Amino acid sequence: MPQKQKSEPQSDRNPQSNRDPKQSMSWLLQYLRPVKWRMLALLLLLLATTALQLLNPQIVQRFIDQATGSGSVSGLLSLAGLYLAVAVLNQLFTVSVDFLGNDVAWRATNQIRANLLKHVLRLDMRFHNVKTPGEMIERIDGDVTNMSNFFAMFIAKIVGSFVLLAGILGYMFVYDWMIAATMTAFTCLSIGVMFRIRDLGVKASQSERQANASLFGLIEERIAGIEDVQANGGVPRLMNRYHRAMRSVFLSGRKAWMLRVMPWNVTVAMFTVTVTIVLLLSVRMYLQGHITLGMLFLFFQYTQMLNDPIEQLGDQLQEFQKAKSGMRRARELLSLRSEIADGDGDELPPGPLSVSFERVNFGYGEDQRILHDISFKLKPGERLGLIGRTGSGKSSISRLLLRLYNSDSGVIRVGGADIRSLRLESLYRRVGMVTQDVQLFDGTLRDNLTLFNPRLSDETILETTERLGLRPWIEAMPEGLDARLSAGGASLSAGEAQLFALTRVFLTQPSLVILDEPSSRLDAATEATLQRAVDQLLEQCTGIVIAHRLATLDKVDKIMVLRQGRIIEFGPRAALAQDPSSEYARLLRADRQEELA
Ligand SMILES: Nc1ncnc2c1ncn2[C@@H]1O[C@H](COP(=O)(O)OP(=O)(O)OP(=O)(O)O)[C@@H](O)[C@H]1O
Repeated sequence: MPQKQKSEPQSDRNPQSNRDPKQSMSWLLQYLRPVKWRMLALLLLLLATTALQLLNPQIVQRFIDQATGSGSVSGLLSLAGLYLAVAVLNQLFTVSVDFLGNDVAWRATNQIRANLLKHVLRLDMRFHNVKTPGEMIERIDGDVTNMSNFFAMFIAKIVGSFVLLAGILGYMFVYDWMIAATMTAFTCLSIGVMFRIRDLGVKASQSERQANASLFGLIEERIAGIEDVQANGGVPRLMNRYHRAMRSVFLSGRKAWMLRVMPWNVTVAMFTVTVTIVLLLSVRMYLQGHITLGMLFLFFQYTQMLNDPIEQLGDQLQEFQKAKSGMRRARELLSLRSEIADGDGDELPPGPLSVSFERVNFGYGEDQRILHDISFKLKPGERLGLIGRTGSGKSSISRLLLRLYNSDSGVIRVGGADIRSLRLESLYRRVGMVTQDVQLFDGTLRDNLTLFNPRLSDETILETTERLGLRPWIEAMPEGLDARLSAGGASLSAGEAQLFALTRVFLTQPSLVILDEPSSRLDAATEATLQRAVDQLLEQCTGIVIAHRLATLDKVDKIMVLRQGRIIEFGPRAALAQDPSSEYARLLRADRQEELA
């Protein structure tokens, strides 16, 4: 009975973990811990600026009282000097707070970005098949950027705001309990309102982030496929889809913004009422002679200053909402588990590796089976030619062999070991693949050939390219191996790209190599060069060559013919070629007729 290995849908994996506040806290703390001393310094600096903020109105109060009373000019000048010194110091502290805040934010969020990228790179192909690169960029960078302000300032500003509020209210209580009570009532009410409706915007912010991610996905997809889009006159239709995606960003963004600013609007209304009451009470006290003009100014100034920390709390709540939605999405991504679980086996025999498929079944989705009951064996060093019509499942076999997907049932062995028991790194170190699409990375020719492996010397690279006939091409470039290539592959012709990919695999000295349509894009001369290189490579290792053109398979030992995901023929090439009733012989005849025609 075949056993099912597919796990549950990705989005349902671990759904509870994101909602547990304790886990959220510990998740957050792991990123804050490395920057804790910097955060402490940030907090101390903020407390210092808060103290200076409280001090300045008192200097002005004394200045007014001395100016309206019998103060000396020298006394007034020293108060003005003190005011200036405090203002300059305050500015210096503010700049330092900004610097340190950004420093903390980058350090903490870069670690999250790195963790997300590492995690996403390990997720299986079923996940990547349904995600566009643009969406992934938005999730790895955009969502995390939303958290950066939170990391930079949240704790420090919240504490700073409360200290400033306590300072103002404490001072006021010493002078007049009625004014102090009015201010306290306003403060408590404002904070209460904000806390009650603080979560209002989280869901909407999350939808806004999702709409943004989809928009970026769409843009990336269009740019990546620009040739096809232009050649097929698809620009107007694509613009239409783009406008629809933009509309969704606009609508969700507007809703999220309105919900986020609502707490702030409520406090502004309450603040206006409070300022009016405090002014009325202070003016009455001044007229009755209980306080000086300077004190009236001080009360008014402190009331004005109440708004800053409350506004600050509101801003930080907004940042918190944005950060919370970013955090939820980041944790959601991190909680996804790859279907491809790493094994712990390292042991593979030296030299070329044997391959065996034992009753393997596979489908990309739950409902459609692509490969049916595939069983075959290759001895170490044997070469297999895999043929079959388009869509018969040839590439799917190679994807299973590389563990880009898990089979639904059956066992695949490489070098005698079940590939599920092997560490992925050990598997990839020994198995190489040349696909139809060659991916180039932004870097030098050397980086691209060695895949950024500094241990491969230039001599090894040049010796390998010599064998492949690529050396004249490299030498024709003014910078040789230092020539820069651009990502995507635009800087190489299709044929060059395939020779290039073969060199790349050559350099890894694989023990098993899969060549997926190696000569599909080459002219006759280049194909001959490539064929020689392929023969050389296959001398050192076991090989599976997927080909539409039978001429490519002249040197293979065995042939497998696939039809609709089933093996309809498997055996030694020479024997099958000589057996007129075999499918391979029939295909050879058809091939020859085509050539003659
Ligand atoms: N990522 C995927 N998701 C869903 N279905 C897929 C995916 N890749 C391939 N298929 C389907 O699996 C079947 C086999 O595809 P596969 O690429 O293995 O065929 P192939 O024989 O290599 O074809 P070709 O000769 O055109 O490269 C096809 O019907 C294809 O539509």
